[in-house]
Amino acid sequence: MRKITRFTPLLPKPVWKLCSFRCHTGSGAAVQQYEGGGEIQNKIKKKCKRKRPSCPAVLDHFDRQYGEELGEMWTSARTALLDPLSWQYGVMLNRFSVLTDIRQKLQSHGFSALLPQTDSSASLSNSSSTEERDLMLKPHELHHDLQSKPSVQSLQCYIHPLSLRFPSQAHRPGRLKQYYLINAASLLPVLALQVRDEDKVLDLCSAPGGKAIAIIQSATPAFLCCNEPDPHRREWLTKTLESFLPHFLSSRVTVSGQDGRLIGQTEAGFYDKVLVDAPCSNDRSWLYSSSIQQGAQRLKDREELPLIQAQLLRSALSAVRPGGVVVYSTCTLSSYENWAVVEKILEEFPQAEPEDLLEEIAIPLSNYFTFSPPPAEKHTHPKKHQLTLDSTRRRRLGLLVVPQHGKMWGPMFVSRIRRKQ
Ligand SMILES: C[S@@+](CC[C@H](N)C(=O)[O-])C[C@H]1O[C@@H](n2cnc3c(N)ncnc32)[C@H](O)[C@@H]1O
Repeated sequence: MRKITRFTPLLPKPVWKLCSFRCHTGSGAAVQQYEGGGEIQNKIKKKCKRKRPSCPAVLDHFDRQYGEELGEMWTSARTALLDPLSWQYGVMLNRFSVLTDIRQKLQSHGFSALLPQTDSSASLSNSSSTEERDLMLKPHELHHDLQSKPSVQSLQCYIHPLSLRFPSQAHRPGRLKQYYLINAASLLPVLALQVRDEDKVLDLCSAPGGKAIAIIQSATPAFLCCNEPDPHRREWLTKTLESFLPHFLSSRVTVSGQDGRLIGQTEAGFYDKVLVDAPCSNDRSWLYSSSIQQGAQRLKDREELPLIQAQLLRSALSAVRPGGVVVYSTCTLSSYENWAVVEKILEEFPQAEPEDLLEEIAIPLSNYFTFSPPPAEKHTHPKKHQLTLDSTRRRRLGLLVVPQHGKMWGPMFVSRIRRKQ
């Protein structure tokens, strides 16, 4: 088993302090009970009226930047992001728990599966008896089940057309949680990663762990390293993993606390797949910065982010083996943190090649997500990062999910880069 590395601060200013995060995954908005049909909507509306107002400085900054980059699409994205009902959560099921009752409740309240369901993923839960419903499956039974179906693609997420929210599940000692609440767009980087059984996987920026949970739902890697340098967030990550993973997987999943920018040197060429879900300007939460001072500080810190993101992506490309894959993702609309970062790194790595996700992800999922066309030509970043590529090539560099009325998921940028053999 791989050694878990302890975190040691290696840089004068820890980069995770540069930005505060309120990730798409898990926490945040008011929790609503799913019983009670129309009453739920009323409760949600009442809660939403009490939500705090947006931060004018951040909104003004976004208006200027995104107005230029996204044009008309920003007008509708802005409306969506400012609508408290746009805080939607998908329900990602935990294949290691008994799911029959949850599936039935979700379906009876109008939730439906986001991803095509395989017979085998349904059978893991449908085979259970009534008595079993509240019990956790025993680890050896699960192990047997997974071993007999090595290629199960069991990542399952239920979504609702309205802003209906399932309650988050409290910790139950001795039992695994049945589901994780997640912005459905957060699943796209994991789908793009195409994790297969027995892959060696690195989740470079892992806390609070939503995508790590999604990875382990998709396949059974030989090894998944979840890396997070911030001690508090790492603790949160560890708890999340404990709540969702059965014991028999504990030898395959480790938590480490390294500065992700250095892993490319210390573990060069070790991994088959690396996810870089980079620290970024989290547009959704930044819009609701708690004070003008906080908003202003975030906008100042924002200028440093493309540099850190490029360092992380560079490190990931060194950590992946020839033929392996790196997925880079953010939850911001900013082209400087998205296309520009990927473009810059590709210039440095002639052995890396971007892969077009249009047919694999954008077209099949276009009923649920709005993907933006690439931004217009030549914007100059305050720190002189320039975007120079034409729009066709830029589309090849990544997909951007833009929240829109009726398709509120995102923002999320996803890019897949393969290291040539
Ligand atoms: C967008 S969040 C990751 C969300 C997570 N992937 C999920 O799905 O739950 C980015 C994370 O990167 C971490 N981070 C910041 N600087 C880092 C660095 N130098 N190396 C690795 N991770 C870093 C932050 O502390 C933060 O937890």
